[in-house]
Amino acid sequence: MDSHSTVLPICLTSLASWQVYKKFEPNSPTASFIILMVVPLWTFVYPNSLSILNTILSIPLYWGFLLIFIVLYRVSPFHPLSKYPGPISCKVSKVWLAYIAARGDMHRYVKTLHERYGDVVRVGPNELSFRRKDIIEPILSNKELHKGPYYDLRQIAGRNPVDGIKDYREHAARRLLWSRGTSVSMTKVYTQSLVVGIHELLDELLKRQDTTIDISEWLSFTATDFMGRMTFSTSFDMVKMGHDSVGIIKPVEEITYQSNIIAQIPWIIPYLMWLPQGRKALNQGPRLGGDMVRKRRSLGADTRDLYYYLMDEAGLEDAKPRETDVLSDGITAIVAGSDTTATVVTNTLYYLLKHPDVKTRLQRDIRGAFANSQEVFDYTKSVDLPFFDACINESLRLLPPGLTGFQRQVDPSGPGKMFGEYLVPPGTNVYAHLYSIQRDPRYFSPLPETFWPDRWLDQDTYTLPTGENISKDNLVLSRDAYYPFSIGQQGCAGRNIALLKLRTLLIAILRHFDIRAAEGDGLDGYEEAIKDTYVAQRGSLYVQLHPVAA
Ligand code: HEM
Repeated sequence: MDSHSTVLPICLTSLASWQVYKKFEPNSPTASFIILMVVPLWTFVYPNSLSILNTILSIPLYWGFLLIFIVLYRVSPFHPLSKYPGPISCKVSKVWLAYIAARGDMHRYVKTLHERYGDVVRVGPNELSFRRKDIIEPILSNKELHKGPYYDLRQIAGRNPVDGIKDYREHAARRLLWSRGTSVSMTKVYTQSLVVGIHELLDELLKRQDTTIDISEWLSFTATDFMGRMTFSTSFDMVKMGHDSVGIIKPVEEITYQSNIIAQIPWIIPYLMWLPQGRKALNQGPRLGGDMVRKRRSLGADTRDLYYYLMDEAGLEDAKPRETDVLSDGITAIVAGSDTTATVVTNTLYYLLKHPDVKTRLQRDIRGAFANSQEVFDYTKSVDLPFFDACINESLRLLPPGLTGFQRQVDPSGPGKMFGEYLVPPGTNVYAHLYSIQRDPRYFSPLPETFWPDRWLDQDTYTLPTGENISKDNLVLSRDAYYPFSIGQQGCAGRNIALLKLRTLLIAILRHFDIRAAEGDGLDGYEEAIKDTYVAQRGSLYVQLHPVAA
């Protein structure tokens, strides 16, 4: 091969292709095939006509040059995000974050990056993470910022769940249906099915008193049963049967884990769809959802559940919602509403077991408030329990289910956007890093990393867990840096329901049982074992429950 006559045209071809790639960032398999395979073949007709062998060899050379141009540009001072600090591995490719996602510790990794590089870090070639409370709202509550490419995975194969909709108007129309189905008045309706589920749980726990059980697992069963009842008026009977009777909990965990990796590099999605495993994973949700919708339809149009509102059975809208959209949203409700709540309740129990003084105080409060009541739960009463709410807030502060936060994208065709003093170029993906912000000593102090619920109480002096007293002036509590349900129009659609569920479950367990960690429970490793898979995935929490007189 004449090296001069071959290498130069290949290098120039790569340079031209890289320019096209940089400007248009084509993702489709056809465009990628043309750029990666067809373009280098032009050297066939190059005047010095290469031999077939040389042409074949020239293809990897072309790819090599292309890769070098891409990498050099991303780390060069010419890149629009060059002034933002970050590790070189993040600047070069999102494949690195996909690897971090596979490890399951994205929340801790990004927090460490913020500690090293400051309030803004370049976490991907085209992505910034912020650790500033004044930047939460501009990112999450801003109509100009749509959901970023992280959410592309939710809208494949005709699926269109509310949490994948990027267009603000379309999203607002869908959220209206959700708002009707999750309003405070509907919360009261759902309380009835929740109480049924709580009775079932208490019965089963009573049967297993003083034996070691994985409370984390029982909470998953209860939360999932409830979401089935609330969404489709169908119970999966997981609590009664003592196992995952429909086989959804593990598969959903696996899909969420895999999706969180894939969502870092969404260009890979079309290729995965060629694989039988990819298509199988994609069909699992609709299959289960389809079964539930069929069952639900047989109950008629008058049953008041979430489906009733998502389907607009009352006929309040001009056009009937598409059934595929309702199916997508129904699956979202089960997925978004089950494990999130079970995780918060399990985490809170974990913190109480780690802090027995807090547990004793909380149990005293709860048992006192319900001393004369035979009811499992009286929703209105819980508002009079400020220390209880403080414990929930503190648990959600330290371990919110959505640990990393929620990607948004600066309009690619706009002029860019100011976040605080930072000018962020068009097309950049941005995060307000929840796990870092909610543990930042500037916003929660003293003891930002410690479970200390008292910080949420309004009083003149505070006693720290160390026994030291501090005055109100020495306490920092930034409620505007606390956003476990996210904020704005795309924040949690099920917040009312979530609070109802987790309050009810905690009250029921703490009122009726003394809870203690089982021997060799692994309490110490619990927090470290939590995986960030967009939502937190927790492990087991082994406990023993001893019933107390009502
Ligand atoms: C403690 C429990 C929960 C927490 C901490 C929580 C938190 C969140 C957060 C942070 C988001 C925004 C995610 C994003 O922007 O990517 C969200 C969205 C959502 N949540 Fe929850 N959630 C909880 C329980 C629930 C429940 C019980 C339901 C169902 C009734 C639910 C339904 C939804 C839906 C449908 C969305 C998507 C909203 C949209 O995109 O418009 N969540 N949740």
